Parts: sequence; C-alpha cells; structure tokens
Amino acid sequence: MLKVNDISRSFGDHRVLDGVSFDVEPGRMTGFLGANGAGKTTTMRIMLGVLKSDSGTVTWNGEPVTQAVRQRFGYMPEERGLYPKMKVADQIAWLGRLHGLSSAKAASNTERLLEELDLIERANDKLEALSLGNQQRAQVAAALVHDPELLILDEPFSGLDPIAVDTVLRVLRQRAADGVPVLFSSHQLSVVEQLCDDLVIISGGAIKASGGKDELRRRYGTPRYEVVVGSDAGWLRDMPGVRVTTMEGPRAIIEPTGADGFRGGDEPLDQRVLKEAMSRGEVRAFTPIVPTLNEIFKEAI
Ligand SMILES: Nc1ncnc2c1ncn2[C@@H]1O[C@H](COP(=O)(O)OP(=O)(O)OP(=O)(O)O)[C@@H](O)[C@H]1O
Repeated sequence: MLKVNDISRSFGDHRVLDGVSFDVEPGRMTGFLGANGAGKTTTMRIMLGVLKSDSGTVTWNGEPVTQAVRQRFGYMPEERGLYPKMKVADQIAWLGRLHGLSSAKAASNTERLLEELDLIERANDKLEALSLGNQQRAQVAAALVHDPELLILDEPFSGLDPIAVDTVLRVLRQRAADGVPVLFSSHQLSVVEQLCDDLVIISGGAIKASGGKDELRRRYGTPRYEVVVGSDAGWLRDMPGVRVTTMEGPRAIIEPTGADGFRGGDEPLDQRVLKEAMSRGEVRAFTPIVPTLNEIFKEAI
C-alpha cells in the first residue's frame, strides 16, 4: 500500500498542500478529485519524488520511497512527455529498457499493451501522426510498459472520447485486478463517479474526504426516499419529521428534518412513513436515493 502521511508544501508564501494524508490500496482504483489548482499534481509529484515536500512522508509497503522503489512505479505526468518524431512502439519499448527490461521483454510488453489499448495498427507511426486521443493511449502504454507495482496517472481520461475512456479503463482495471494500486486524478466528477472504487477529495491543498465510494455516499449526502403511492401523496406534508422536497401527484421525494435521519429512534422514521403509506393503500415504490458524487463533493468541500 502507498501511504501519504501529513504532507505539506509551500511555493514562496503560498501553502499549496497542508497536512495531506491518504492511502492508495492494492487492487483498487482510487480517484483523486479536486478543482483546478486544488493540489493534485503537486501531491502526485511528491508521491513520485519528482518534487520534495516541506514535511511529511510517503511510504510504499512501509518503506520510504527511494529511487530504486520509484523505478518500479508507473507515472503518467500531466505534461505528456513522449517524443513526437519517434515511432510509437520504438519509444515505448525504449522506455521499458530505461526501466530495466531486457530488449525482448520490452518488445513483448510493448506489443501486448498496444494490442490491449487498440493501438497496434499505429505501432510504426510517429507519435505526431496520431490523434490526440491515440497519443494519450500511447502515454498510458508508456506508464505501464515495465509492469509497474503502483500506477499514478495525472488526468488520464481528459480529452478522451467515450470509446477511448472504456479502452483505457479496461486496461487500468485489469492492472488493479492483478493487485496494483491505481491512483488517477481528475477534475471531472462524472468520470470519477463511474471509474473509481475509492475516492480522495482535495480542496485548497487539504483532504476533505477519503474512503470507499459507497461508504462516502452513506456518510455524505442527505438521505432521501422516493415514495410512489397509488393516489395523491399530499398527506406526506403532514407527516412529523418529514420534509417533502418534490411532490408530483402520487410521487414524492422526502428527507428527514431531524439529526437522526431516517434510521434513529425506537421506530425509525422510514418505517413509520412506509407503514402510513401502506395503511392508505397501494405503495408502488419506496426507494432510497443514493447521493451523487456531485452532492458529496459539494458537501465535503
Ligand atoms: N512550481 C510551482 N511554483 C509556484 N506555484 C505552483 C507550482 N506548482 C504548482 N503551483 C501552485 O500550486 C497550486 C496547486 O497546483 P496543482 O497543479 O497541484 O493543482 P491541480 O489540482 O493539479 O490542478 P489542475 O487540475 O489545474 O492541474 C496552484 O495554485 C498552482 O498555481
């Protein structure tokens, strides 16, 4: 596991990171979410040792991240770093060699990755001849060529069309399933919502929330139910402890007014509402509404 522990960093008087701590766990896709300028790239660069922190530590399986350890990490930087004039397969294999692979292994890994990323047809084209989306696939291949033990990717999905997102995601998910911790940054909520297992939310250089996506959904976001009954649901407005946020004839969305939510007390509020609804006739739906990442993000920052 990669552990980021109490990292701080300033540029001049500007404190860009302030006590940042979180874990990136094996076998999980961790989304690192924050607005532009929140501190994602700075954190990733410190994790990789490209930049020094003023204080705090980064450890990999309990050990400090040395140059030798870092060699076994895969990194896709924000500023894409491949050579425009070099052929795609040649430069990916060359990067594999730089990471210590034999030339045979570098060549076979390159071929396998280009196949996986649907880029094999372009293997002998110069990078500059590829579309931006395909150049990005090549960047992903470059980060993966040496079978890294950990993957850190800065905005790997930005600028990709939905098909390319699916392709890159499939490749990253496979690595995660093989036990590799994968951290990727994004400022696009919808992308992270779809793709991550764990989530780290950063704002103004401080971590505002982190943990499993589903756990964060439970922890943040107002609990709500969609209630659909057989006739008018107006009676819900008179139910103690209930606030109606939407009312459309037989359909309503409700939330609790009290701090206990729906689940506190001897007889939880949701059970009381359900009983009342059933005593009045047909109940067509009584469904908890899962908060979106957008709601979690707004509440957390
Ligand atoms: N080398 C530097 N010198 C001075 N300020 C810097 C430097 N690098 C980053 N910053 C500042 O640190 C803050 C965080 O930047 P960072 O690039 O880490 O954010 P980010 O979350 O990755 O944003 P983006 O999504 O726009 O890439 C910004 O205010 C940025 O201007």
